[in-house]
Amino acid sequence: MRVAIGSDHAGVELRQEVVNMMQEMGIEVKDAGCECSTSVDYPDYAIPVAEMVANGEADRGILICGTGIGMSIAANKVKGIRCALVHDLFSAKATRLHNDSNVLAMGERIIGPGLALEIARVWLTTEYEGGRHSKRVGKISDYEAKGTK
Ligand SMILES: O=C(CO)[C@H](O)[C@H](O)[C@H](O)COP(=O)(O)O
Repeated sequence: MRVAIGSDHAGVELRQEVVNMMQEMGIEVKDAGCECSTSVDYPDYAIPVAEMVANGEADRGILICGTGIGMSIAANKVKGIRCALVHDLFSAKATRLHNDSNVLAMGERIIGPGLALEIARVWLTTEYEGGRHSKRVGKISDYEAKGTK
């Protein structure tokens, strides 16, 4: 699996821990930064990572900022992206099983690294269930395909 990852300045430390864990899991990591000790803007990292997933350069994406909210809002603007903001293990599993989420967002200012790493691990290793969920995910894709005015 190839996973693109990005963070703003508020997510740098957790990003590094997630990168280390993914490398230990044998995952190919595409790290989009930031390389920052100063303040940066989360859309500058969310959109490139989401685009890498949308265009097939990466199979999944992980985005980290202070809350994960800004990252998830920005990533979900990219066509084909289903970004889930997750801070608990139940949702980490459910969003893969039910939503086929292809980007995970987390907030370094919300949860500690122990839980965050476990969330990432569960999210990375849970397969989409399909079945009844395909119709629902399909309705989102259909709406997106129509374009917005
Ligand atoms: O976008 C966010 C909130 O939705 C992120 O948490 C950012 O990391 C946060 O806004 C950055 O805040 P800062 O005060 O500029 O460090």
